[in-house]
Amino acid sequence: LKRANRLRPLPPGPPGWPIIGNLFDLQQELPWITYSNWSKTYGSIMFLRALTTPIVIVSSADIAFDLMDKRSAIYSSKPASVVDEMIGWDFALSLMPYGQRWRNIRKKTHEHFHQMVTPNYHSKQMKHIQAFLRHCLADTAKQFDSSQVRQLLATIVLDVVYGIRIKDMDDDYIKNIVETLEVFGESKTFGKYWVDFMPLLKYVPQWVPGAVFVKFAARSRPVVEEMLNRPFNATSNNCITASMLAKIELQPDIEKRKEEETHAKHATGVIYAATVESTYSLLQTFFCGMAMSPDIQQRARQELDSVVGPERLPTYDDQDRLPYVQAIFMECLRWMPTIPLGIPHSVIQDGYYNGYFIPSGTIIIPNAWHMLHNPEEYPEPDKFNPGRFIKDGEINPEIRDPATIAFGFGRRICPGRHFAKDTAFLVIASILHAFDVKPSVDENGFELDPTPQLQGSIISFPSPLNYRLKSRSEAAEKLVRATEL
Ligand code: HEM
Repeated sequence: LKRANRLRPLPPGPPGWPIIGNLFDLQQELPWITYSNWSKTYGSIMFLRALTTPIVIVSSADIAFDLMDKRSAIYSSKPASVVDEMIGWDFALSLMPYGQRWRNIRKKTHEHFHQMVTPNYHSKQMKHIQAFLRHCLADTAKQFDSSQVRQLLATIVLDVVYGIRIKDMDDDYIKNIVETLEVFGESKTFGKYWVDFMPLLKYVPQWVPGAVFVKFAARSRPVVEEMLNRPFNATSNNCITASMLAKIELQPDIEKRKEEETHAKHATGVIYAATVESTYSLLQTFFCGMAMSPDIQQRARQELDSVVGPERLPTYDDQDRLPYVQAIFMECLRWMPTIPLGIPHSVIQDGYYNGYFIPSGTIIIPNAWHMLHNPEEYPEPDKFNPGRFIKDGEINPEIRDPATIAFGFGRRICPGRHFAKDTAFLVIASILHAFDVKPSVDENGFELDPTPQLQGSIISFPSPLNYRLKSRSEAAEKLVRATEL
C-alpha cells in the first residue's frame, strides 16, 4: 500500500510510521475533532493505515452518499473484527459483514420497525413516557437524576420487544444492559485493542503480561450473553419477539426453524442494545440544550400552547403541526451526534473514487460530526439553534436534514430511526409543554453552567448533565398527575 503508486494513487492522509502506519494517530481522546482538523489539511477523503488495514475517513456528506449510497453494492459490508468475536458481539446486525445472514436478520428488523408499523408501539411508548413525566414531577433535586432517562428507554424497549415490565433502576435487566454497553464502548474505542489489526494476538493466553484484551474479553463475554439470552427467554405475549416466534413456528424444517430462532434472538438483542444508549444520549443532548436556552423553550411553548393548548398533553397526532418541536429534535441530532463517527462500513471490491484508489477491505469511517458541523450548511455550527431549520413557520426543505447523516448510510442505515424519533418527539414535546428545564444549582443555590461537551467513544454523550426540571405551572402539574388515572 504505497501512497506514491502512480497507477493506483491513494487519497492523501497523515504520514504513518513504518509497519504500524497510523495506528497510534487513530487513538484520540475526541477522535472526531482530530479527524476533522486533519481534513482541513488533507481534504474530505483521507487515507490512513493501521498496521496493514487500509482506512478511509470521509468528511463530506456528498462523498459519503456517493460511496455508501450510490455504490452500496460494494460499500455495505462491515469490518470483520476479532474483538467482536471474542466478546460475543458478532451477533450484532450493526457489525455483521454483508451477506445472507445480515440480509435475513435485517429483514426481520425492518418488518417490525418500518415507518408504517412503528405507530403500533405508540400506546406503549406513551404510557411509559407519562410515567416518566410523573417521575420528573417528583424529582425536585438540585440536579435531575438523569438515570431516569435510561430507565425510561429500557422500560419502553423491554416492553415493546419482549413484553417484559421492569420496576426501577436496580432491576437486573438495567444493570446488565448498562454493563453490556460499557463493554461495547470500550471494545469500540478505535485502535485501542490491536488484536483487530493483528488477529493472531487472540491466541495469547490470559496470563501473558500485556494480554489485556484477552482478559477483557473473558470478563465481558458472559455479560453480553446474558443481555442476549435473558430477556429473550423471558418473552411474554403481545410483543415483537412473540410475533417473530409465532411466524417461525410455521416453518416445517426443524434445522431451518432453529436457525430462524437464533436470527430472531440476534435481531431483538441488537434492537434492545441499540435503543437504550443511542436514544439516551440524544435526550440528554435535548435536556442540556434546553437548560442553556430559555428563549428556545419559550418559542417551543408558544407553538405548543397554540397547537395543543392548556387542556391536555401533546400526542403523536400533533407531530406534523409542531415544526419547531421537530426542529429541536433535528438540532439535537446535529449538535451533538450520538454516533459521531458512524459505525464504519467496509469495501468488498477494489475501486476508484475521483481518481483515488480504494482497495478492497478498506474500512470507511464517516465523520458524521464534521459533516453536521459544516459551517456552509449549518452556519455557526457550535451554536444550539433549532431555528436554523425553520423558514416561514415550516421546516425548511433546503437545509439538509441531520437525520440523513446521523442515522448512517445506504443499505446499513439505522432501521430504528423512526422508533427513535417517535420516542424522542413525545419526550421532547411533553417536557416542553409541562416543565421548565433549568440549569442545576450547587449547595449555595448558584446555577451551574449547563453547557456540555461531547464525550465517549462509538456512542457519545453530552457531559456534564447540569440540569433540573420544574413543573411549568399548576395546570401543567395537574395534567401530568392526571395521566395516572
Ligand atoms: C438516536 C437514536 C439512534 C441513532 C443516532 C442511531 C444511529 C445509528 C447509526 C449511525 C447506525 C449505523 C448505520 C451505518 O452502518 O451506516 C445504526 C445502525 C443500527 N441501528 Fe440505530 N440509531 C439510533 C437508534 C436505534 C434504535 C432505537 C434501534 C432499534 C430499533 C436501532 C437499531 C439499529 C440497528 C439494528 C442497526 C444496524 C443496521 C445494519 O447494520 O444493517 N437504532 N444506528
